[in-house]
Amino acid sequence: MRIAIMGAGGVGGYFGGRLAKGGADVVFIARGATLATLLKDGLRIRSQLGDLHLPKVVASDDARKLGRVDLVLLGVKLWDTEAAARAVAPLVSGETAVVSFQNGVDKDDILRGVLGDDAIIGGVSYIAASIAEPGVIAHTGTMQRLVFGEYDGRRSARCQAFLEACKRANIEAELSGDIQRAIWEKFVFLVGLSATTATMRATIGPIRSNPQTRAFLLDVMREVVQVGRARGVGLAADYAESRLAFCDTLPETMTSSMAVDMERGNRLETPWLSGGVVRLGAAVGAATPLNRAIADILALSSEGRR
Ligand SMILES: NC(=O)C1=CN([C@@H]2O[C@H](COP(=O)(O)OP(=O)(O)OC[C@H]3O[C@@H](n4cnc5c(N)ncnc54)[C@H](OP(=O)(O)O)[C@@H]3O)[C@@H](O)[C@H]2O)C=CC1
Ligand SMILES: CC(C)(CO)C(=O)C(=O)O
Repeated sequence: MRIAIMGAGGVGGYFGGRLAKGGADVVFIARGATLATLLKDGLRIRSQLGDLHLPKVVASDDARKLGRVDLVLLGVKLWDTEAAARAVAPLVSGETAVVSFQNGVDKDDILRGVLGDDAIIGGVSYIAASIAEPGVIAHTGTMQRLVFGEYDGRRSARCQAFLEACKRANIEAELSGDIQRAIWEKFVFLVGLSATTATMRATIGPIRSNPQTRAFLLDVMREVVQVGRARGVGLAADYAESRLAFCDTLPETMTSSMAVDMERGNRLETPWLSGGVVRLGAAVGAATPLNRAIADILALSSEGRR
């Protein structure tokens, strides 16, 4: 399977590297220092599951130079989604699939607007990974899971081919018959974890142990569930409670990619996470005061310090 990775950062670099090691023909669309390093030194992953160095990788900042691919995997931050979609458009024709493993629930609407309905497969990723330096990905912990599927629930040939490529790469992967719900399920947990870790400057351990911050985490997630249900997503009424129980199983030191970005002075995805909950809630008349407070508190940091 020939796979193009758009964005060789935490998500794209990690899964792209593993897929290549597993035998897929992987090419990277990268830019700046990342592109220069990929071309000179290749891609490195540091991980408890085993370090990886791919000394030679195919990479370019111009998708037109990469030829035909079966699947495009998108791993850019949410503010780059539309530009990334335009940049990969030359790769997309016929049966080519495009799957975004970004967070958020409206990324695929943006992709559809540029690339059309047929190309888009829904996707969601569970991993903690970040750019240690350009071309070097640091994977924290051992979680590395992908869930994906056609929006109409079909077990299409292209989804099955990608599932096989993931299996050969030892990536935990699942083909979902209800990908929209799977994306919202991750969103509930992610919004809660990002909101609390970024505003409280703490990891999940202390947040879940303190009764006051624990209740806050639960109420933030409850708002997301209410918005999703009001929009017709099949989330159980007590889904936030089950995500809180899931939070109890996480390592004490677990944090969110948004909290890592906050620490590094990077731009934040808040406008699409808690900010997205407020926007989507307003459209269906669901009250989201906690997520509004989170988005307001983080507004001054949202553009980053640099
Ligand atoms: N990191 C994680 O653990 C997880 C992240 N996610 C989600 O995945 C998405 C990606 O996050 P993450 O991997 O952390 O992001 P990173 O910032 O680590 O990586 C994104 C990469 O994409 C590159 N990029 C952006 N636009 C282009 C472009 N037009 N051409 C070439 N390269 C481009 C960036 O380059 P540059 O540096 O030059 O901007 C950067 O190298 C986010 O939505 C995030 O919420 C989901 C699960 C876990
Ligand atoms: C919570 C986590 C690490 C799970 O994948 C994540 O998606 C993020 O922080 O962006």
